[in-house]
Amino acid sequence: MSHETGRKIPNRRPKPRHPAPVPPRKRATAAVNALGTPRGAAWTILKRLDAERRPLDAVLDAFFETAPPMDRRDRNLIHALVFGVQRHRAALDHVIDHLSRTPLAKLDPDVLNLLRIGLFQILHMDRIPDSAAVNTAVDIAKAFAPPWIAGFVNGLLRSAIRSRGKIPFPDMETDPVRALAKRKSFPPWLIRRWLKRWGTADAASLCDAFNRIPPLTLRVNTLRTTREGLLSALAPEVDTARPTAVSPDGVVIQGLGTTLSDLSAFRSGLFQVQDEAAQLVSRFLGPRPGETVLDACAGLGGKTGHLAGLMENRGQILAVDVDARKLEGLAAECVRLGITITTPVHSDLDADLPPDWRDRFDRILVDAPCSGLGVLGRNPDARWSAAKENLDGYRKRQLRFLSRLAPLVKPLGILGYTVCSMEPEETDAVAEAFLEKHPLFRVRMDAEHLTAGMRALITPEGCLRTFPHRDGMDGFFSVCFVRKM
Ligand SMILES: C[S@@+](CC[C@H](N)C(=O)[O-])C[C@H]1O[C@@H](n2cnc3c(N)ncnc32)[C@H](O)[C@@H]1O
Repeated sequence: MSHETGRKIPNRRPKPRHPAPVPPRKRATAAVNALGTPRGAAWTILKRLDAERRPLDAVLDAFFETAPPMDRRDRNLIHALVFGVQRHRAALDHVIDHLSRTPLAKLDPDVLNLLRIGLFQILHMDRIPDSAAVNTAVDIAKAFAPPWIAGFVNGLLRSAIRSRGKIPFPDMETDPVRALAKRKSFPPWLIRRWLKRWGTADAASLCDAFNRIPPLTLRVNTLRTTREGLLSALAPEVDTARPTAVSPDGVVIQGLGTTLSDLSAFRSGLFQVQDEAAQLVSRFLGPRPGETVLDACAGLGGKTGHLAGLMENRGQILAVDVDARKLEGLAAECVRLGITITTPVHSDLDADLPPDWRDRFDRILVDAPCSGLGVLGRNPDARWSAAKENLDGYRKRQLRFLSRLAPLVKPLGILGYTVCSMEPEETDAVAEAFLEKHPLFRVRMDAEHLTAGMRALITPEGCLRTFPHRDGMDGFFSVCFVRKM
């Protein structure tokens, strides 16, 4: 039994084929210290992720809040390990299952996570020597489990090194769902629906796009500088900074030598972090200076900041969210960015909204809560927590929010709907149902306010759709409804 979980641990011990060459006393100390290393931290975080069922980002934030100070390289390694394991989990499990005499389902979860971390380094991290991946996993095993478990971990990881690239995966021709689910590490239900919608080649390339580490993308704060100004300000502090391909406001950076919030460009409020697809949403809505705008699901204010920039900080933005802590973050962002036209409003869109909001807004943005299935590259853990059964619940709430907000739009005003999802339940189905229920609205088709690059992403039906594998950005859907009179 595992000390931690009481779950069964493998009942057979593969013999370690290559005894560790480190003297016993040194290794005993290493075992005690192992949990305080970046790999030990990664193992603790994965354990918490399983137990707490919260998004990985939230688990990481909570971990680092209470962890002792650590240098950037250690933090980066922890991030690489936990995100990498989530991104490649099914493929790692397939290899572990193949090599272990104990079936995967019967492995203790703590041992399984440790094997995943070790195997991920062996298969995906070129710069880490195999021996370091194995020895550190063995040390962690010694710190929480009986010695024979350390032997099991050692034996399995060493056979993974020997059989690298030789373990068979399900065949693409005969069983494409299982093959893609295991090779690319996605749940079969997602693969099944993507195969049906897009075919094998497109579904496979979507999986590959989601499995690439997404770039760090910033959006210039045009209230403080231009994109060129931001590029110059970043030049001394990052290896490369280049403009985004489609968004006129974006900058992609690589080789950040410090944490983002330590950049002087950050402290001076020259940018917000935002993926390119999310940047297109506010441009698509197209607010103008002097207008009255409702950002109905404002969150931490990623889109609020952009709307204020497009409005040249003139007019009024009410930023609503049900989460008071997010609104505190939004208010702090507005101060950092020099935005003065935003009022945070703590409110529940499912409760009564102020009567004087009726017919009041030139534009409303509904950046609705959704499955997040278009941002699996950034949140690789979400593929494992998402469930097909939840899509209908999202659809109903999205439609409900739109219906409640529709009466607040001025005649000829615009109601913008967006989700970071490409799934039909949350995109076309919501738009169609809204139009059917609200004949006073039609889809806005004009695109004069958009750049040529953005227009290329607008469908003949007037929707903005982005796809990670085709457009190199998150998967978003957006549509703007115009109130007729
Ligand atoms: C997709 S996120 C918004 C992201 C944000 N617009 C941005 O760009 O950073 C959806 C937001 O809807 C909020 N939300 C969920 N249910 C709500 C409700 N009943 N009323 C108001 N806001 C709600 C969530 O707290 C969350 O911040």
